Amino acid sequence: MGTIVILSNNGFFVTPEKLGVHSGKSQTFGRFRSLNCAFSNSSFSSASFELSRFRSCSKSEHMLQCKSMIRSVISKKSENKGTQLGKRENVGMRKRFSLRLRPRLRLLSRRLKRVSISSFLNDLGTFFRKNVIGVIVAVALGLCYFFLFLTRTPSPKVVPYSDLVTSLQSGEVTRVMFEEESRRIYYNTNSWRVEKDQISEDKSLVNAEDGNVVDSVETGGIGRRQGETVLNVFRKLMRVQASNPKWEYSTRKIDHDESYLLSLMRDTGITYSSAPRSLIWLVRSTVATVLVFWPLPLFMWFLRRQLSDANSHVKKRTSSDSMVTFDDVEGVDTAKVELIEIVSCLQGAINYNKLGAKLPRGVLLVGPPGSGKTLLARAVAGEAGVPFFTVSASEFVELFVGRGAARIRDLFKVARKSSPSIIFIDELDAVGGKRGRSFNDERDQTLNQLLTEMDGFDSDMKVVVIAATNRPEALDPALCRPGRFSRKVYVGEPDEEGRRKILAVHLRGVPLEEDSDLICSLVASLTPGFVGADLANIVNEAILLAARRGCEFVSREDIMEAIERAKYGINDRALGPSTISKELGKIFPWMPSLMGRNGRRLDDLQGPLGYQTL
Ligand SMILES: Nc1ncnc2c1ncn2[C@@H]1O[C@H](COP(=O)(O)OP(=O)(O)OP(=O)(O)O)[C@@H](O)[C@H]1O
Repeated sequence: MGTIVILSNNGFFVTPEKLGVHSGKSQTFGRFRSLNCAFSNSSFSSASFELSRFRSCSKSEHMLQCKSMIRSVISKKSENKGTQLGKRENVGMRKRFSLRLRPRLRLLSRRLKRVSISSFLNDLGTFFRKNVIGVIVAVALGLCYFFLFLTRTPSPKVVPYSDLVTSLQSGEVTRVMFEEESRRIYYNTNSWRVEKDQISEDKSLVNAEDGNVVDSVETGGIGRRQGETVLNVFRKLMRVQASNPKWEYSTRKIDHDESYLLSLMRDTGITYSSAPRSLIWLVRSTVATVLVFWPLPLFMWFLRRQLSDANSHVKKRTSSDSMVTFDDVEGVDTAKVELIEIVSCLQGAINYNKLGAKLPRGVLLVGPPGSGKTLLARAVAGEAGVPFFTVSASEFVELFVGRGAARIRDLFKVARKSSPSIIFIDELDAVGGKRGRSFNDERDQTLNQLLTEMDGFDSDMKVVVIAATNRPEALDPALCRPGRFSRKVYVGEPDEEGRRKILAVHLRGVPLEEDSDLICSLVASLTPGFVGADLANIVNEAILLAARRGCEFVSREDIMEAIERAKYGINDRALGPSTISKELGKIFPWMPSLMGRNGRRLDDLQGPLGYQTL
């Protein structure tokens, strides 16, 4: 079976079978239009007619007839326009390009439409407002560079003083100028004039070729002539500046030799004069100095800020205004007992000295995140009634070597002065990690300083250091040896009773629809593995949900949804009720009997806990 090949407008070869398949309206239109392009003389309808004939040919397998038809069409076309084929190819190529380009252009225009000028200007304004100083500095620096670029002049050749004397003696010097307030002497020679003349000749030639009338270099004029564009004038300015040094040579004068020089010049009849330094030169040198030294004030400011921060942070944290007491911390009874003992020692309630005991210098609170380590430390501060210095260990991590150590020194100095006092270091692992594991000298120095300070307490100096960490295994062993953080207190996950007590603490002022004890017991039973921070979060979420509903009381549903959110995340609603009901089923085995298979209640009865949404 023969094949008819039709060149479509986008360069694909289409068989009649394909044509048969593509019978959709738009595709048919596309193919017909292609044909119309190929036979531009025939009209759209005639082209479609031709195409239908091709299709019928392929179906009836009268291939020879079809071939002859194509040949006749082509020969007819070639008769009509002999050179049309090449042109058509070009047109096809152009069309192909336009077809590829068109969607891209459309996309671009759509994007451009979305970018409105006003929003762009708004963004720009916001950016400028946010970075005012940066923008001002950038603009100022840019202007400085532009000024230097505009006023640049080629400097004369620097020669030894003896060259000037020799040139004067040989009569080569044409003009001399002494610069006032400096020792510089500028002079020109005969050869300079020749070069200058050549340059001016070259310039006039170049300008004649351009067709522009430009002042000669000789006159030094750079004004705009009639018919000249601003760009040309700018170019001219640049060219003149680049190639027209006013003086050929410069040298430094030797002290007490002026009289000899002057007599020499008078004898040879050379023109000499003196002039002050040009204003441009002064401005240029000032601007250049600014450009070279502008980072210095920035660096000084940065350094000053670092130093002032380092000295002020101890003062900032001296106030013990936190009103947390041991009653606010629940579920961590063992840790509480240990810390209460230390508070009692600090307050003098327990006379540990009588039996020859020493006050522990350091207490390390260890436990998972959110278990209440920081809260315990704050409770110590609230109960002890002594100055309490709290600091996060990451604040000792400094850019400059030695700054962290200095901060530790300052902290302990102030704490010692206000003895009895407590220092609390949160996230101790930030500086207390094992030494020698990295090339970070700064961190090692800070840790060394901490170790030294903890050794440096007198036995009767009542300063206790409490530190908290989630990663005790990462700490340097030297920190944990007796005499430093000798007392390690584990603040773990609370048990069910602990969770109930913690919830009671956080539900203290919350208006509940139901009995608080019942809610606490229910939530405590549903949240194994939760720490204090999780429970605090559940209570807060429940209050937010109630507020969202516009209610004045927190209902059981709010609390249950808050638990769902804490457990499964906010978006995972599909998991919600069934999962919770499964869990409730585990805890209260009689509960599923009151529910259908899919967790929905079969009757309108309330469950024993009155939780209806399950
Ligand atoms: N035992 C607890 N009793 C009452 N509230 C608690 C308890 N534990 C945690 N919370 C609540 O969780 C919040 C965060 O706890 P805290 O900052 O003390 O945890 P942390 O153990 O120091 O965590 P991290 O190790 O991440 O610093 C507290 O402000 C408090 O509201």
